[in-house]
Amino acid sequence: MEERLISSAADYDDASLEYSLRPKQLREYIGQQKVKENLTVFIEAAKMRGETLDHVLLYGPPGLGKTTLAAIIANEMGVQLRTTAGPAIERPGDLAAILTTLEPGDVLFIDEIHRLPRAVEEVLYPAMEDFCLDIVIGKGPAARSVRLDLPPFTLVGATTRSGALSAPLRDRFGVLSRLEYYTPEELAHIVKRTAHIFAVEIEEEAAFEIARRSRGTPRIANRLLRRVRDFAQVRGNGTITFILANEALEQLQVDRLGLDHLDHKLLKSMMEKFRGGPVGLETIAATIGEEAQTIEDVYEPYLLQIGFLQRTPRGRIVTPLAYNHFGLEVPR
Ligand SMILES: Nc1ncnc2c1ncn2[C@@H]1O[C@H](COP(=O)(O)OP(=O)(O)OP(=O)(O)O)[C@@H](O)[C@H]1O
Repeated sequence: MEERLISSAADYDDASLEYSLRPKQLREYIGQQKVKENLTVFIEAAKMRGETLDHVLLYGPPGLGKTTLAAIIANEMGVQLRTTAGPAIERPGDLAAILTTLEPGDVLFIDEIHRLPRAVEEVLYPAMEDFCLDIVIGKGPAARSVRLDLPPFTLVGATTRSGALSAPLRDRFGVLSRLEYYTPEELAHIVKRTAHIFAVEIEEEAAFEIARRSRGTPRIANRLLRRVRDFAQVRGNGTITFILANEALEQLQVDRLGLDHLDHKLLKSMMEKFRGGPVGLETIAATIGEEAQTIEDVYEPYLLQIGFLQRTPRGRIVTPLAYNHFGLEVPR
């Protein structure tokens, strides 16, 4: 059975486990140094003034810890976290229902905020700016607008595509933080921390091997660690050794750069069927039977980052680096 190593949404089966793995404080949060330094100052300043923190927009590829960071912000501010997602809020009334139940200072986390319907966004503007809601009651000539005061709150929005956010919404965030892919050293740190929580022994080199194959993403590092731990339990004596980690990762079809089955399928079909491109996103999606948006949000960012793909106005191109990785000759 082919296992998906990355997904655009969190693994809900593992929700409680994920929760226990999540760092609760900024100083426990590994990497993202700039983001952390800035947030530390903004949180400290807001607390000194006795104010709520300004609205924060977190953007970057999936699995880099945006949800974790939102929970840390609430925790550091000493307030409650309320969580929802763009696609879950269909009508202005849905958002009003959430906003009117907030306690003063609460953090409202909206994941995939770029997917909020426009009508909902418009309700959000005055809520973010003046902590109030303009609600229209009644219909036709009898309709009137009522203004409702809200408690001050902090909106933390997360998105994989900041470009898809409307300018008026983006402008209403006081703090914009871009999360970057993690270095292998940082990921090895995360792997060792998670192994410690699982109470499983792991060799330093094994942690690095998992880190190197996690495409810069903590969510993948933790998932690979869980699978490798299974191999260590069944085929070894429980300790995750370098040799065992390597064998398990081969078995899981994660190559030495962390590319999985779908990355291979994507790159190979571009090389074999389209001589490396340029190919349009929709064509690639149709060829490999995957949604264009998943390719764009989940797979492509890492392939662009490691220089295997390039975006051009005429479509995507596979680079010579990718040909080398597969031991193939670059077509003339
Ligand atoms: N900087 C970090 N330090 C330690 N662990 C981390 C860090 N970032 C993420 N993790 C861990 O990685 C896992 C995935 O993170 P998380 O689920 O928060 O990603 P996410 O926020 O859902 O991703 P997204 O960015 O798509 O919202 C969690 O178990 C979390 O504990």
